[in-house]
Amino acid sequence: MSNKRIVEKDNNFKHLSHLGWTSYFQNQLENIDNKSLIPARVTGVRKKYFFINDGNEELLATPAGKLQQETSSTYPVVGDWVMVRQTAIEQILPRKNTLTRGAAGMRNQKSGEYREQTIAANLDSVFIVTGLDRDFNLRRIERYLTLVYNCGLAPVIILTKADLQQHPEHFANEAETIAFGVPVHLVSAFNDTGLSDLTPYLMHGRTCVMVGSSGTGKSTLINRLYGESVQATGEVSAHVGKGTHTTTSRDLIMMPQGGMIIDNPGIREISFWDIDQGVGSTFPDIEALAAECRFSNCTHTHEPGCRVLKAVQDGELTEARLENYLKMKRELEYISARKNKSADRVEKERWQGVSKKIKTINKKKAF
Ligand SMILES: Nc1nc2c(ncn2[C@@H]2O[C@H](COP(=O)(O)OP(=O)(O)OP(=O)(O)O)[C@@H](O)[C@H]2O)c(=O)[nH]1
Ligand SMILES: [Zn+2]
Repeated sequence: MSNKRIVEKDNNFKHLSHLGWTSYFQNQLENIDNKSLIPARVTGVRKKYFFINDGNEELLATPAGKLQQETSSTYPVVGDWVMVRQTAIEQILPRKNTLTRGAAGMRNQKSGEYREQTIAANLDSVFIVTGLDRDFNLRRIERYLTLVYNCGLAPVIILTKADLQQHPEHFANEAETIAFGVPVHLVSAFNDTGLSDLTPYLMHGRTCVMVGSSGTGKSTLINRLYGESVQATGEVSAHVGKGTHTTTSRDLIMMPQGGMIIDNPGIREISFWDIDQGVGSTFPDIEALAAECRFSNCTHTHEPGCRVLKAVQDGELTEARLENYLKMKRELEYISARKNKSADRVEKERWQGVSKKIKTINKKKAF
């Protein structure tokens, strides 16, 4: 047995465990033909290059030509595990999960399809960050929950800027009414309320990503959890006279707690892409009521014997929550139909291609 083989056999990359390397990724290595490539985690994405961490150091890397930039499924995102040769990224290891949303306004010119935007990959939790200033809105939190559940991920509701409210618990209680088991944490980066409650999500090898509107205090919270400034914040840049800073890039930050956190630019429009059990998981109360409706295909908008509408009448369920539920259900049905349509088109084009080939073959045969 050559030396090289012994090295490969013993190479289980344990030194990457603090970066989130698990047996899931280790097992993927069997399918990598080129045994000289080594795994590294993408810690930062810029226009033309990436930051990667190979367990020893952070390096600048460039993508190999074969990685296609057109879709997020073929191009690295922050949190990805990639196979590299020195500083060239050759391959993306299959992702355990991704946080993906519909890329609003990003129509694919050629086919008119809507596209997806993958925010980050290989995540353990998603912090839905809401500031207890003007940002607090239960309906928006429900939308984020649906997005996160649709991606098969674990949401955590974080209410920041608790210091701005005399009775911040009031907001936490309100959030609890729509949380259905999702943890709700009340924090302040200014007086350190609740910061230690977030430690469990940031332990050795764990990765979480922050989502929320711009200015909710995501970067400030990361800095407080980190213990010093690692992310530029609205306030910091105001001091240096450059106006309000908003986060524009996605970086995976190694935290002193042992895990990692991904900052994310503020999201203006929460559009969906993945369609899974998002609505059902976000609204278990409505789904349970719906099961008691007289008609199994009840739309819960006007039908006699609708248990959901009765709950609204009786004050068990707010109209605003029901409206949000119905709206998201409609949206997801629309997206699903649109996806099926474009899948049909792809299939049709494939068959057109095949029949063209057959015609050419037949022509050739005719000679
Ligand atoms: N009162 C109070 N203000 C806060 C707190 N956290 C952040 N802020 C302020 O909120 C503003 C926005 O904070 P950022 O951390 O830059 O917000 P962000 O969510 O990272 O914003 P984007 O990068 O645009 O997505 C700044 O002026 C912060 O000083 C807090 O706990 N309490
Ligand atoms: Zn009904």
